[in-house]
Amino acid sequence: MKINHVHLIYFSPTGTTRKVIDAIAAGMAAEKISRYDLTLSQTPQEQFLSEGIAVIGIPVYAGRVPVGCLDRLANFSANQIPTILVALYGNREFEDALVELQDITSEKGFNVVAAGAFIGEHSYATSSHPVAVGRPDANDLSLAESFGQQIVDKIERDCFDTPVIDGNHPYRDRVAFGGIAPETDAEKCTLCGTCAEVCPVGIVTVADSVTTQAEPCIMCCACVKACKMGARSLNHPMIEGIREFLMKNCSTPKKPQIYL
Ligand SMILES: Cc1cc2nc3c(=O)[nH]c(=O)nc-3n(C[C@H](O)[C@H](O)[C@H](O)COP(=O)(O)O)c2cc1C
Repeated sequence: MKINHVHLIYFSPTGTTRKVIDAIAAGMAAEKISRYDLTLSQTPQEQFLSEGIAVIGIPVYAGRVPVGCLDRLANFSANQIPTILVALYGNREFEDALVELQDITSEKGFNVVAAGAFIGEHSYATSSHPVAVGRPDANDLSLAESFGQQIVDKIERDCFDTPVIDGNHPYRDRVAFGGIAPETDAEKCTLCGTCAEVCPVGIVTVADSVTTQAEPCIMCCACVKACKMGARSLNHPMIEGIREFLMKNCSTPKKPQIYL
């Protein structure tokens, strides 16, 4: 089978998943690319993919697929097209995220032929707690690109078997989020509205000041990373505790894991 058309489907609040997906796509050198960025759209239209191959990517949240993108992914189904799964994690662990993504997508008619767990700057990284800052780096991206080439080789050999992917059933319990959200430093804020534009769940409003509804916040930190003035920050004691844990236990750079 020749690869002419690649569908890129991803949820990527801080952009690291997108970077890796793009590098894999570059390695595939397909003639046509269709892009479905699920990060902002609340309800993408139903899509049935009947030809080409799909690359589906998500960040890892507490060892699982983020709840915030489940509805968006559920709108996609396929006719057993070859599919590559990608999980981006912040140098702690990816745990059950890839097997969960495999279950979700297989049920919808995607035939998983390859998967990869890559490392991206942790959403909670700060200058004082630089967890996986700079990842995916040049090495990660070159590995992602060659992964793309290897996938092409596999599919062109008409080999469509599903590799064994690390992860457990039942999945680890979900961690309940809610009630914690980034704050705005009014002294630094210029009310430019970027935080509202990049929020995947649309909970930031900018008028005379910035308001954030804390309850539906998914703590993705898209607004924190996008704010050029450094006015947004997530400083809740629980998050500070996670930063300390990550610095102490997850500072040694991990390597991407490929399943082919
Ligand atoms: C709520 C939340 C939970 C996270 N849980 C994990 C985790 O379990 N393991 C890990 O290594 N990184 C974890 N991370 C970090 C993200 O997986 C990582 O920063 C990823 O690169 C973000 O992808 P994106 O840039 O596409 O948004 C978490 C981030 C958030 C916001």
